[in-house]
Amino acid sequence: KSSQEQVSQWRTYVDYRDPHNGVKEIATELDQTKIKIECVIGRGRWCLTVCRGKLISGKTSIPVAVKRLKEGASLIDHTNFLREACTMAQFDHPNIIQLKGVVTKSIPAMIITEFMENGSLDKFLQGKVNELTASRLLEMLRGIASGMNYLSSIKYIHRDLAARNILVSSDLVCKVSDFGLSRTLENDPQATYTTQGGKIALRWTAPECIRFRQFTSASDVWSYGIVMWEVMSYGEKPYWDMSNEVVTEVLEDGYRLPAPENCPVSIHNLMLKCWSYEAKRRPHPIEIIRTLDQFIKQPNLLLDTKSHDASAPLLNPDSPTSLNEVSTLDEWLDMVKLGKYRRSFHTNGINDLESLVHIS
Ligand SMILES: CCOCCCNC(=O)c1c(N)n(-c2ccccc2Cl)c2nc3ccccc3nc12
Repeated sequence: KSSQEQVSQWRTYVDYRDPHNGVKEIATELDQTKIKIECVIGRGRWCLTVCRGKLISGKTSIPVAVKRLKEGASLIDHTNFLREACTMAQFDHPNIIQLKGVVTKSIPAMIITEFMENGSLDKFLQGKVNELTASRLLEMLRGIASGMNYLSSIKYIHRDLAARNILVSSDLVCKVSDFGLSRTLENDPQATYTTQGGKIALRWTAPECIRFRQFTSASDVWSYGIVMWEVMSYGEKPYWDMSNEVVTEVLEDGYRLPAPENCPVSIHNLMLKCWSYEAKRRPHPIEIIRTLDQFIKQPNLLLDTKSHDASAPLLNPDSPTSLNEVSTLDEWLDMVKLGKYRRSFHTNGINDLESLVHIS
């Protein structure tokens, strides 16, 4: 189909929402002459560009971000574009990126949102290592938790909560972004294909989603725990350079990310709760908000910061933490993450802690 035919087909799809048909308009149709594009700030797929611009309303203008779908985009691209706009138009929360309106009656089609001066959270933090106070980091986490709680309250499952999908405003308010499921799963550079053919960002995804594609608000809470770790480690990559296969394996063995440097134990404990293997044992977003509010109001609760032990790559909260708490060789092997060498210890006659002590 020519792009003209595609657009007319697509606009048929759009016009059903025309206010003259008596149907409530989902998103505000903006006059494209009121949108001044200033510069390109990002690119999606070949037909998608994101620009910084100004939305003129009367004598004033506000800075906006404009996602543009160029001529020649496929019907699928148009549909996904419209789906993202329709999804965002239904949200109204200070920690969810705000849609200002859409342009659908002229080409290029546009999604216009508020402009988030400090960009994506992961990159923002990477540029501020050790420059933000603990209470500032907690305020940011509290905002994200509030946004997540709002999405959970309207039964919206995000499926790709990650610091790269959080945007930061000029006054450091964090807003959940990147709606439009297929855009999230298709174009997220961190997303890879699972063995069943699905596409997910494995390091941020709960085990039940990887195994059974069971996405719920509780699996969003798992991802939120990873976002907590990203924030407290100033944008470090979760599980560093471990391969996806090893990440899956160690998670199944009960291992979890350790506390980032200078991260209070109580904050790391909250992360560990979000990473409960069983979805029903993870905290509800409202509990996360309450816990963070306590730490923000009473910073003395956070004084239990432990020194960061860089040598312990991952920890297993359910396993013993020191030699005097292990009674068998197998427990010791699990504690020091050498479980996979169990066989070679046995073939070399090391079958118990006694024989282990003699070689150390
Ligand atoms: C370092 C300063 O950076 C400021 C960047 C401000 N960006 C925004 O406000 C954006 C913003 N509001 N969006 C956005 C989010 C959801 C829906 C539509 C849009 Cl345009 C963006 N989508 C993007 C997609 C790819 C690359 C960059 C992008 N930047 C923004």
